[in-house]
Amino acid sequence: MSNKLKIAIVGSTGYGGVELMRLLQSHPNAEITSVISSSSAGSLVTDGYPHLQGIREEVLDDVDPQLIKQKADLVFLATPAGVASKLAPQYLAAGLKVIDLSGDFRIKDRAVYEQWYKKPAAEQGDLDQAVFGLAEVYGEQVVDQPFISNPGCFPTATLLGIVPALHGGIIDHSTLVIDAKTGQSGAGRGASLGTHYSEINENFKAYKVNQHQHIPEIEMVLSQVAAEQVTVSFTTHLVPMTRGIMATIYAKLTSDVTEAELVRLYEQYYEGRSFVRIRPVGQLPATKEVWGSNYCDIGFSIDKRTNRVTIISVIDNLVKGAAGQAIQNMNLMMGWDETLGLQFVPVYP
Ligand SMILES: NC(=O)C1=CN([C@@H]2O[C@H](COP(=O)(O)OP(=O)(O)OC[C@H]3O[C@@H](n4cnc5c(N)ncnc54)[C@H](OP(=O)(O)O)[C@@H]3O)[C@@H](O)[C@H]2O)C=CC1
Ligand SMILES: CC(=O)N[C@@H](CCC(=O)OP(=O)(O)O)C(=O)O
Repeated sequence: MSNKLKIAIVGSTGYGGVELMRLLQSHPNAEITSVISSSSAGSLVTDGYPHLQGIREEVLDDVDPQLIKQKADLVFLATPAGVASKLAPQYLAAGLKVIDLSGDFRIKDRAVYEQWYKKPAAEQGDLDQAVFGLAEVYGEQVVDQPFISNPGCFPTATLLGIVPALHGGIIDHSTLVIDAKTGQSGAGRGASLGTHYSEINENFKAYKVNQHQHIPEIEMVLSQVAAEQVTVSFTTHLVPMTRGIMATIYAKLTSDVTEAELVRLYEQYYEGRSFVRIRPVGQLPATKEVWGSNYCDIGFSIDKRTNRVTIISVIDNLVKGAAGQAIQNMNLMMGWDETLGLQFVPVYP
């Protein structure tokens, strides 16, 4: 019998779930033992994803915690907001480790969650147990924990782009403006009026302006780093591409730094962290340069005329923004090297 960590995936018929299946296929210490669907239990994984023929031939299981506990040690929840708040406590009570990819356990203040997500929040006791898994910022806090709340895709790109500058005291946080762009897979597999082909193709649009549910998550972390309340302007745009997020971040500088000094500051902050790559002076990252990988690439330009810095941060929303970061958190939970099973070269071109 294999002594690999046994993994169950709830929401396996969605994009986050199928990306977990792709990435975990080559993990040296973990194996998928249960793929779960609330609506299609009993049917084949390949009914929904024929590209997995010969790779994942199993039948989809039901969400039942006792059934999952018989088959697995750790469960990934890749379900829409409002589902994990109910399922995660049941899985934890059954003795499973849990990593939730949704927003249900990120915001610790129940009233704030309900204001932005327009859904009932998880119980406070469960929220208090869940560790926010942005490993590059919260480091050791993530290690050995049984319950991780995986950061959102936009917050991952945005926070990794801002935190070192804020921590280093070189930007005025009251001037922060974040202009974010995402590919369409961020909306999940279910088609909707706003995301189907003829609405998106040859189009570029802003959405959820000043109302995006990731605003409180970004402000929560930035306020912790700054040790005072931080508020940001944050606008999301839908781009006609499948994967990728670019966060373009603007802020006033508070000191006379050069781009070379910024590069050094960020390299020092992320020292020992494999998945954040700081671009050399004069080079800015593009989404294709991280496509299919767990990297977050960051570059800078300083405008001496306005005394503003422009920071560009890119990720693949389904990898570093979801499944890849979740596996990184699993590695840390288990005391393994965070890069295990995640050393993919980006797909290019
Ligand atoms: N797509 C992305 O880039 C990112 C997504 N996320 C978050 O990850 C989560 C999953 O996203 P994504 O995979 O894109 O979404 P999808 O809509 O593609 O998939 C979600 C899956 O959840 C399952 N589901 C729905 N309702 C329930 C329920 N009541 N109980 C159990 N399972 C349910 C569905 O499968 P079934 O009906 O078979 O059970 C569905 O396939 C979301 O919370 C999302 O916000 C986070 C970062 C990035
Ligand atoms: C294109 C698109 O619609 N993207 C989604 C991504 C958010 C997401 O994945 O949700 P959580 O991280 O909150 O779970 C959005 O902007 O709402």
